Amino acid sequence: MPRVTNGSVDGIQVEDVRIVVVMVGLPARGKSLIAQKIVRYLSWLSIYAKAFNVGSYRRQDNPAPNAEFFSTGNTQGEQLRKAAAEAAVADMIEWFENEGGVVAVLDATNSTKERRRWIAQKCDERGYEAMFVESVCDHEEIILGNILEVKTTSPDYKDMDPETAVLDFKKRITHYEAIYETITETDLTYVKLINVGSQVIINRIQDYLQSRIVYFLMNLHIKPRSIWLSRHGESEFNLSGRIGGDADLSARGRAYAQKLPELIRESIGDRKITLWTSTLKRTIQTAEHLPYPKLQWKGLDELDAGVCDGLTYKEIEEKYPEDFKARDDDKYNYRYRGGESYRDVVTRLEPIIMEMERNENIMVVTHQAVIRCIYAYFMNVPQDRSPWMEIPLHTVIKLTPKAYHTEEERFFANIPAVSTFRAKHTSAKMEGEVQPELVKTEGDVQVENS
Ligand SMILES: O=P(O)(O)OC[C@H]1O[C@@](CO)(OP(=O)(O)O)[C@@H](O)[C@@H]1O
Repeated sequence: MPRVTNGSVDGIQVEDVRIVVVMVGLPARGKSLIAQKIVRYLSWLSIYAKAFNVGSYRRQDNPAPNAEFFSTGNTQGEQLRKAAAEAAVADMIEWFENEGGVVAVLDATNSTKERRRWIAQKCDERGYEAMFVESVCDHEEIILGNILEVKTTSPDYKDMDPETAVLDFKKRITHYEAIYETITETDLTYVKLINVGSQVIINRIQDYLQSRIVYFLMNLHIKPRSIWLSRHGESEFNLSGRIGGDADLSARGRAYAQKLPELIRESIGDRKITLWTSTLKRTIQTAEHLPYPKLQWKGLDELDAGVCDGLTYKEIEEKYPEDFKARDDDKYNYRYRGGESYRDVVTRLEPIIMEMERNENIMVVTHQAVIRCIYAYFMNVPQDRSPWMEIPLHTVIKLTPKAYHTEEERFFANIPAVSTFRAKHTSAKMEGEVQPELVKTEGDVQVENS
């Protein structure tokens, strides 16, 4: 788990700040989804964040109550729900105090002023900043979509037949509607998200980290979409095992560029798509035959290898043995002399990730290290693993964000290419000059779920 706590994290000032993001909203308004997205985004930026879902505390004693448990007349139900909230808050405090937590997300309906006042007081007592995030949604279609999602994913309904589950859940919503109070407490810090992506109301945002969370929330939308990621085709530098540079594509790299439109045609269909490349020749040449509007981003350029740019791994190991080892020991944080680390790449990718959240269908043609960072964001890959992931050449990765996971498909062009992957602690010297072997790519589409 990424854990940079207090201090300055890549330009994000989190000194001594502890924030409790308190979700507010009726059931089926996407609160848990928003909570998870906040945690994933902050973790990717190395800000230690965790969601506390009150429902899972309640389930410890009441695994599958029916809708009546949530009715206002049910005092025992009310007490048990309050006890679950208290247990979640107690764990959250423990996490802040003993584990160095920075942002907690309290995921529950928190639907009354009284409950919110109680949470605000708890936070005040300990010097935590409470930031309420209310999800208001009146789009019947979206609510129904969420109800269906809950019915299939919530442990509350795991043994119930689907139709009964939907009816019960709708009844539960009615009970909450009877007591629900939208946020009007102007002394609180809050963000009101109305029909995710269409209107945002903010009140009393206090500091930089809070404003980053607000900015992230403002860019979210829940329209269905996919993201296609591809490395550039094999380059002349890839062939000779050299890193960095601005080389042209090899003959096989050009063949990949030729084949790319056909490889993704069916998967894209008639969707409107924008294509992003880096400013380096190998990505621009790879995108050449794709018939979509194109945008070049400097921020998508490959990790800058500084003084090692243009060298092979073997040459780096010979010239800079300590650096070579240091990079293997902590690849995420190692910064090339005069160049960048993976952590630096994540920082410069942040505005690009924001744009990805804001946009719909996008294809990105970029580089090995950059794809690892983007992939890590969508698939929640921890920092010790992300720089070591294999991202082969001549392969398109399609990511489709779903409510609680991201679906992944891979399309293989079936055009051989060198492998640029070097495993941890393998000496480039021992292997002789890096002689990337040919990787055989498969013709089939492989589908995986996260
Ligand atoms: O972090 P490592 O595993 O070295 O991977 C990054 C390297 O990948 C390479 C290829 O070896 O990227 P690219 O996709 O741009 O060709 C190098 O240019 C770059 O330094």
